[in-house]
Amino acid sequence: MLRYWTAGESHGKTLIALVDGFPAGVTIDEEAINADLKLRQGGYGRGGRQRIETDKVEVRTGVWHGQTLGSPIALEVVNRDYKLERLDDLPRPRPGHADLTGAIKHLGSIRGVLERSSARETAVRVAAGGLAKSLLKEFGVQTLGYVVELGGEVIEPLAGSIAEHRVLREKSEVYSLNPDRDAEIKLLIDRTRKAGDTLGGVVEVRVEGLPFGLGTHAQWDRKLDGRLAQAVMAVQAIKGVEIGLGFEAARRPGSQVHDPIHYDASQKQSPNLGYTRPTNNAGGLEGGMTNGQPLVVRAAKKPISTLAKPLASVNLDTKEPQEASYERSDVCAVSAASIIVEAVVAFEIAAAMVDKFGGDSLQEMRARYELFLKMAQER
Ligand SMILES: Cc1cc2nc3c(=O)[nH]c(=O)nc-3n(C[C@H](O)[C@H](O)[C@H](O)COP(=O)(O)O)c2cc1C
Ligand SMILES: C=C(O[C@@H]1CC(C(=O)O)=C[C@@H](OP(=O)(O)O)[C@H]1O)C(=O)O
Repeated sequence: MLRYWTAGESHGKTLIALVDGFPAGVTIDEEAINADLKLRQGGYGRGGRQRIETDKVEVRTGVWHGQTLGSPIALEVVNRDYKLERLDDLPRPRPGHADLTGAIKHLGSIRGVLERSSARETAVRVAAGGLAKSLLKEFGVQTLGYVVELGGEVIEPLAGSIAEHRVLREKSEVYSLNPDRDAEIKLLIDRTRKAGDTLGGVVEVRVEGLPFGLGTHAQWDRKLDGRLAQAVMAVQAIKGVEIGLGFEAARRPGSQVHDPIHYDASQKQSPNLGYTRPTNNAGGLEGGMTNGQPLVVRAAKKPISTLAKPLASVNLDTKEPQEASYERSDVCAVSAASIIVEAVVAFEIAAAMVDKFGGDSLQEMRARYELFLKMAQER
């Protein structure tokens, strides 16, 4: 079973992801992980913190001569803005953040809650996702996260392959697949910043090259749609998850939702085994299992809760009405969220690959993967 946990505070010494159950014999692409970490720090609308940090992954355990050993892997990202010991409590909880509820739940301080609820923690979730991508690459599986809506503005992707889309995302400062819309979106973010307000949006993740049968129909907690939804919803500020058509499927008749099944023998060797679908409204999942089509997951991110023009709150000591606390903050982190959601999706896909093809070594996984493809082609 492939899984991970994280540890670390936003302004503490360091952040750790402990990845357990990762197969032996995988070459880790540290450069690719660092490229994702850099992207996660970027995107138009980020606050002052990102000018302090330069996130780099340190692979602390579980690797020998650049290859995984099959033992637990500790990934570290050190905080430059370490100052926790010098920080005071925050007096007034911010509506939308974990402050009020966490302080009451733990009978403690707001500081003690915000330090861990902060999305700073997602740096090591992206590192763990990057590790997962090193495994997925061995099976030709590619992932890409991008922004499809920001502050209510829909940004339709330009047409293209996943490789072309990667190039478009690199060109866009908001990480959309339509860089021509950047100027207008950046203006919207600038205006929002000036007004002391914040913005949310919608991100999409596409995964290509998936074999049939990851996940299962047989038990609720191993259905891949369920696992993906949990992983994505557990990213800070994500409030909705859709697969394929998502909520739109509820509004259409079945004939305009379900993807007809065709067969094209010339595609027998590809991941779809020759079973082509003229549409992909299911977003690559049927019955909790991958169906040989690209996976499409969308997530809705709410606006940042710390407002420069704060909302009404209460001083927890005096119980007097006061504005919420403000130190510094992002204005919009939807672009960063596209990288984070891509990472958590990649990790769940890698976990499902390990479940299906065995997790002791890449060598064994590959042999079982090839055998499965051969048997499925002959079915
Ligand atoms: C990449 C990213 C950056 C974020 N930056 C901030 C921020 O600067 N200020 C803030 O108040 N919330 C920020 N958030 C959102 C909070 O972490 C989140 O709203 C909070 O932990 C409460 O959790 P919930 O929104 O999931 O209920 C960010 C979220 C993400 C994904
Ligand atoms: C540090 C990161 O995001 C932080 C997430 C965050 C929050 O409340 O979630 C609050 C801000 O932190 P600070 O108060 O130090 O400015 C963001 O910068 C990061 O993504 O690396």
